[in-house]
Amino acid sequence: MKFTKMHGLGNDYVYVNGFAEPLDQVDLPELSRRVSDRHFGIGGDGLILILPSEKADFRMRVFNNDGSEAKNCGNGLRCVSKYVYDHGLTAKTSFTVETLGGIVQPRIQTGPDGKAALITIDMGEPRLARKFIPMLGQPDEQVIGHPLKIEDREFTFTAVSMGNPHAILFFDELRDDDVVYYGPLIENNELFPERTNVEFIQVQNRKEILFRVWERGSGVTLACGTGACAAAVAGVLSGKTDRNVTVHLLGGDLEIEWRESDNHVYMTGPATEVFSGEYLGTIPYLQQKTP
Ligand SMILES: N[C@@H](CCC[C@H](N)C(=O)O)C(=O)O
Repeated sequence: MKFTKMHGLGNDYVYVNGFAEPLDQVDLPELSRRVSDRHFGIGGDGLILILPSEKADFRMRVFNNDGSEAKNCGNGLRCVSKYVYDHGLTAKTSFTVETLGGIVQPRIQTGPDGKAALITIDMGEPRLARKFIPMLGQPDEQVIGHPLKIEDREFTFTAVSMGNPHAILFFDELRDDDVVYYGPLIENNELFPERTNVEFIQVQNRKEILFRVWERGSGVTLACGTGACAAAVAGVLSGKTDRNVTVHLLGGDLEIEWRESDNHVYMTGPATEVFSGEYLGTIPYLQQKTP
């Protein structure tokens, strides 16, 4: 199986071109676990498939490194956009991509070499009601500054869906130990029936925030695009930041705008192709049903 290793600000995935590789009978959750392994596989935060779509120009499927399938991935969308443009799957600099969380619209700015350099994704509208996160409780209620007690600590969080769930917590000062300890406890808290991504945010000023993440199904990653969008939305909802913010992630910066005129969130940042190769490990196939 041919693959391409790409990252968006260090959030790295193994990308497989489903236009060329037959994936119908493949056990994709198991394949993701195998290829993501940083010692026995290729290494990555998960597996992303670039596929044909009946509803859009392309379709993206995202698997975390624990094998769970996610409904969206912001860094993945920028990498998929770069892949389809640089590899000649499209000549358009603006197109549509279907995800399980909805259809989004990337726009590519090319560099001096003619390749995709900076990509802006129209991520659509954030979804704020509990039923969209999903989160237990009154289905139509928004969750802004909600108390959450975990063991000895009292937190408050804001819940935002960017197609996938995010719980955003604001701190005076970020501590990596908190991300590693409280991240998995909040990810698996009973409030979130489908688990959640967890963002740890420090506001620097109204236009800049520091960002750490514990990703559902992948743990600590260097960046999370949907998480950066969700954090920007949470910053506005809680009155802490403006609608345009620079998000400083461990792997670099993203520019996020939550536009008032259309209520859409726009994410701008780079995408990087690192190497291509052929996976020689065993491909896990689905069990054939016996008649
Ligand atoms: N890294 C991604 C998000 C990947 C999926 C997430 N872990 C989930 O399960 O929802 C991003 O850049 O948005």
